[in-house]
Amino acid sequence: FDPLTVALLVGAGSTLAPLAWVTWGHFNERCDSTWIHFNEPGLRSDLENKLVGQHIASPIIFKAVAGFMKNPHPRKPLVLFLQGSTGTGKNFVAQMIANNIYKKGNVSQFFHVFTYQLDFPHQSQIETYKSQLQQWIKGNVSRCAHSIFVFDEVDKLHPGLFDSIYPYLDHHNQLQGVSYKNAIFIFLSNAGASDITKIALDFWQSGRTREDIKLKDLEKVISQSAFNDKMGGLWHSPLIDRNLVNFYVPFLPLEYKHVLQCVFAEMKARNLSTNGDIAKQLADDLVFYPNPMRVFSAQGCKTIHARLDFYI
Ligand SMILES: Nc1ncnc2c1ncn2[C@@H]1O[C@H](COP(=O)(O)OP(=O)(O)OP(=O)(O)O)[C@@H](O)[C@H]1O
Repeated sequence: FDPLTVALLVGAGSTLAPLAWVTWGHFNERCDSTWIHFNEPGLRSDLENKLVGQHIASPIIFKAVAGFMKNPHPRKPLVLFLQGSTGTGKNFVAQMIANNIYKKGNVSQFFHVFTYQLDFPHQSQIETYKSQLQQWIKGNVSRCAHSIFVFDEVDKLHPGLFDSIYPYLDHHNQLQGVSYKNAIFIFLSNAGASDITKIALDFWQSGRTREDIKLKDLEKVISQSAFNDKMGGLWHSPLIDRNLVNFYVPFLPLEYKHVLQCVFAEMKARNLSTNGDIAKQLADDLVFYPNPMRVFSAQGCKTIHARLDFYI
């Protein structure tokens, strides 16, 4: 190279070096405190300000996750079982947890979400799925102890799918050289939704406020419904039988006022001015049940993101 070319290359190199370093760091997320750091106030604030209508779930999730993350020597992985009807915030909360643990939030390579449609679609392949799941979890926890695994719609999964991973959820110091104690497992389920709704409706019909519903009013139905759901992935499951779940978290069905709050939140997220008429119109067009009272939104807040486009 002639001296001018060398000078240009050196100059370009020193200008681009910091950028290259940032980019390298971005794509090479590591399992260390630069990338994994629990943001306790952040989780509290997200649960209090972004999650609507879940006065029971919100404090349980906060205490469970904060207690676990602040404990330097947990005795077992944290296992959360979130139950409730569609669109009430179960996935939303799982993402909030990831957003307040990983610098890269819910796109972190240490945050794993499994859905039955994508990951376990064929009942006939159950034995293959079982061993793949076991290997996947073992491999990922070996790479990063602070991994999070979310299983969506476990009520639709094959009973027996989780047989291969139960030991990971228990109190073991190590299994084949791997410790699972710092991992978080989150199971999401619609099983039990009708029981939760029934209790919420009883409160509504007897004139008590929603906030009067306490965890103890729901505790019995939520653990039993998954266990007794013959079609579901946790039917007579050791997960429940052997008390591997740390916290059962009920999600209440959402009412009209919560749907409005979700619409406003969506408007804000899109930098739109919050328009009450549009929010009301959108909410009015949703399906509410049971007839004729129309108390709870059949889709919760799930379809609002997509529907808002038609109203603005
Ligand atoms: N309680 C809530 N508070 C605020 N927003 C909510 C709430 N529930 C749902 N949403 C909104 O609706 C979207 C879809 O909800 P989410 O995926 O969490 O529902 P889900 O309970 O996991 O449903 P499903 O059982 O069908 O998987 C969320 O991303 C969020 O924008």
